[in-house]
Amino acid sequence: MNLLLVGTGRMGTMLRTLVEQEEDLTILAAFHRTNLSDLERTAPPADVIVDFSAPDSLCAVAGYVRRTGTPLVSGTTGYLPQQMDLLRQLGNYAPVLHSANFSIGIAVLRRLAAQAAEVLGDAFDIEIVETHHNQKADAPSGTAKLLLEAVDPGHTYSTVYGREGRSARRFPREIGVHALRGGTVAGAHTVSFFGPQEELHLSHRADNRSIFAAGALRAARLLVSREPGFYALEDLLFPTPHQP
Ligand SMILES: NC(=O)C1=CN([C@@H]2O[C@H](COP(=O)(O)OP(=O)(O)OC[C@H]3O[C@@H](n4cnc5c(N)ncnc54)[C@H](OP(=O)(O)O)[C@@H]3O)[C@@H](O)[C@H]2O)C=CC1
Ligand SMILES: O=C(O)C1=N[C@H](C(=O)O)C[C@H](O)C1
Repeated sequence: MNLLLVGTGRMGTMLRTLVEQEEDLTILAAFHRTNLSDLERTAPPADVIVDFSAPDSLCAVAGYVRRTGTPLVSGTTGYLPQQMDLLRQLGNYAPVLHSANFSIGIAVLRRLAAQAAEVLGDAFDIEIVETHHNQKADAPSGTAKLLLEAVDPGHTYSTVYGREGRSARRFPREIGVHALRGGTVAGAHTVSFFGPQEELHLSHRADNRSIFAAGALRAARLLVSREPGFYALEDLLFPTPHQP
């Protein structure tokens, strides 16, 4: 499989390391801030384009996908809602997968958190805490937003980002989302349910960002044979059985 990479930072470097260990994978070209316009204008079609960069590169990536129909695996986080809409629309041109987290553990955590919220949501207070390395650009993490969506799919709670001040008491039907930054943490997420005299904490911790890169390459292999459309990681990892 021939790949294009967008982003040559921590994740781009990790992807390159893993690709070099796979005989059937080749990186045709890699793009970052200074050569991004080449992607939009002249880069040839590839089997898949894998984007771990920054929201500002989306225009060039979208231009490339529209021009060539190349499948897109996107792991970039921090998109605005209108940028997420643009990504979804790209599904009209090619198979497009966006996930804020490519680890299998987080895919399972999302399901567990959703189940717990269904049972406990009315009686327990829900809080989400995420921890990342001190160079991370966006907060809260894309994964924290995925977990928020999992516990509140109907958007019936209000979200509180951090707490500060003299009138910061918790109200019912709030979900607190809190971001910690420090050191080299690859990514840690906890969804907590605080009830009367009991607590439930569902946690995931990534030891190394190689799990995200490996997950993205696994997803790329699954995506390339799909029809154009916008896919979630779960669509590829846990496809629903065909109904006769
Ligand atoms: N979905 C997942 O599982 C994961 C997602 N991520 C996400 O991936 C993204 C990248 O993370 P990481 O590698 O740690 O970040 P880095 O800061 O290490 O690298 C970012 C890369 O994006 C490039 N870039 C930044 N701004 C632009 C721009 N305006 N146009 C084009 N390229 C740009 C940088 O280029 P230059 O070098 O020229 O500055 C750099 O190559 C983040 O959004 C992060 O949240 C991270 C881990 C896992
Ligand atoms: O920037 C990172 O490092 C990570 N970003 C993703 C996110 O925002 O959720 C995924 C992972 O936790 C690492």
